[in-house]
Amino acid sequence: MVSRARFLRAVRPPGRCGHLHGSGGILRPVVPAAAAISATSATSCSPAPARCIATSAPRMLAPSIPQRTRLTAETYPHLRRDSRFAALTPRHVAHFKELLGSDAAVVEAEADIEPFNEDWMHKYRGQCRLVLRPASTDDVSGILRYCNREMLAVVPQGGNTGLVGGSVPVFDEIVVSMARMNKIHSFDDVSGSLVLDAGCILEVADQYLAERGYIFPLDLGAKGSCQVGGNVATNAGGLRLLRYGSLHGSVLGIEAVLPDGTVMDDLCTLRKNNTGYDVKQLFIGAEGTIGIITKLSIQCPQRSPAVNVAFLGLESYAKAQRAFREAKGQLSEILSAFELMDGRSQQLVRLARPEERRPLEGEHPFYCLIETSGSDGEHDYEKLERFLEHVLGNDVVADGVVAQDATQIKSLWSWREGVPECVGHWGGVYKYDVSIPLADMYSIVDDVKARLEAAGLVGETDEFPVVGVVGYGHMGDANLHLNVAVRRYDREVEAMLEPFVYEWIAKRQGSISAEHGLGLAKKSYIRYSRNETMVGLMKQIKTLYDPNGIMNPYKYI
Ligand SMILES: O=C(O)CC[C@@H](O)C(=O)O
Ligand SMILES: [Zn+2]
Repeated sequence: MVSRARFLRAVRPPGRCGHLHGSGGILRPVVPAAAAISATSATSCSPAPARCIATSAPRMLAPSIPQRTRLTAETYPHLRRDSRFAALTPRHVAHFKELLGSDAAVVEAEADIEPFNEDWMHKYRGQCRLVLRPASTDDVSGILRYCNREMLAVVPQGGNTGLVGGSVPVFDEIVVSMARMNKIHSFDDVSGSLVLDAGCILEVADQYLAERGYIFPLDLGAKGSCQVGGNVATNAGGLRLLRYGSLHGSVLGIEAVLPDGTVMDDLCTLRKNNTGYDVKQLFIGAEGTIGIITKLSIQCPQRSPAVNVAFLGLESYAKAQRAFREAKGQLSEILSAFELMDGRSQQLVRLARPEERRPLEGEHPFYCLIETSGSDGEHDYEKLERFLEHVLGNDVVADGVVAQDATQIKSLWSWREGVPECVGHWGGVYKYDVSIPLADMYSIVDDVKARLEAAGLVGETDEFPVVGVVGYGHMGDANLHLNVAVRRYDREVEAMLEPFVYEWIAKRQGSISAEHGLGLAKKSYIRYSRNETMVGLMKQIKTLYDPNGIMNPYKYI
């Protein structure tokens, strides 16, 4: 896996010792000069060996033995297969083989299909019996035209890294995997517009851009396996939305295949195009319900040559808000990420990755990761230094470190990016992707924790389903990830969480999905964030594009 920071130059102006002395504290280098941190990538957490448990503070956290994921249809028996859809027959399979003309394109063997049927959190498992792997837009068009005619339901799938069960089948839908459509078609190094296939891996695209001095305007922990088409289909937000904005702004054009096989060519590379409805916007965040994105063009910014990362410990959420306010004020145009992690989330990462050295020695209730990126290392560093001295000196921040080189930048980021995976090490996670006005944002974690504890569901041993409740996320975007780590998925726990969490959010005019989409997980809850008129309009759009309803059925619309 390519390092997040491989192309970044850590900024430490010559002559600086690496220690920052503020009146209220001291910022140390991440490690003493000679002792390099082992840089473990975000996607390579290994399960915690049992021996580390006894020595770690929360004794409760022995990892569970993984169990076979239950079929979604069994977990949610109220879901019924839509009888309008045809069941797959040998005639259909023969047709696809002829259409796609290659063995690699038609996957029938049960063992090979398994990974396409299940999500990475082991929460959802479908019963698909055929995976199609098109190599071109024409292939996709042929597949959908036929499926529409034959009433075969379809689930488009990218890297299958989603968090809401949107990219896996529920029953026997055919999976259309975009993995073979992975070419980069063109890049304009004057304008920064990139045209590429939907199946390109995000990190590969970013590496291609890095070699040309540019950056993909989206970054997330799953970058090594997620695909750009899936990112756009789910309107992924990620770690640098604060700097580069949402995909609704940076995607310039889309080529998509509609359910009847029509190719919608809107692969514009212009920044400005005010000619009628901006139809491509409907595909951004549609989660594969109105067509399959096959190509996209995207506006890529210049890569900043100077990047700094600081990791800070704070005593309260109120102080994290103050730090954010100060960061915006003092770092302004060079601030590229402001991430929040609670103490509990960091404990879980530590337990899952006991071999790694932690950034700060002491325990803090909250941590923030701040990244700056700009074009002038000296100037950026001075700004960051002034900011850090200010927040340390004014009792906003209790302790902190600044990365000294690219390896340390990567390592500090891994304490944030590694949370989603590490939290799942005990069996499963209930995930809520919440957007709430900042003042109230973290209280949802306290309220949910209190509720589960009062119900006697949280405990140290196997008889308790819940391991812990954690909160972390993109403070810069008022987007919190509430994660409830469990030893097993459990209806009682789920009933305590839902609709409680959604009601809590609706009361505060928040959004029940800030950046992960709705998929299957939030299918029944869309009305907590959208009124009847909006849901009605969405249904009309769905019917207009997909009158037979073959595209990603049983999901949110
Ligand atoms: O797993 C989650 O809840 C969040 C995943 C991702 O959006 C992140 O910000 O790390
Ligand atoms: Zn996120």
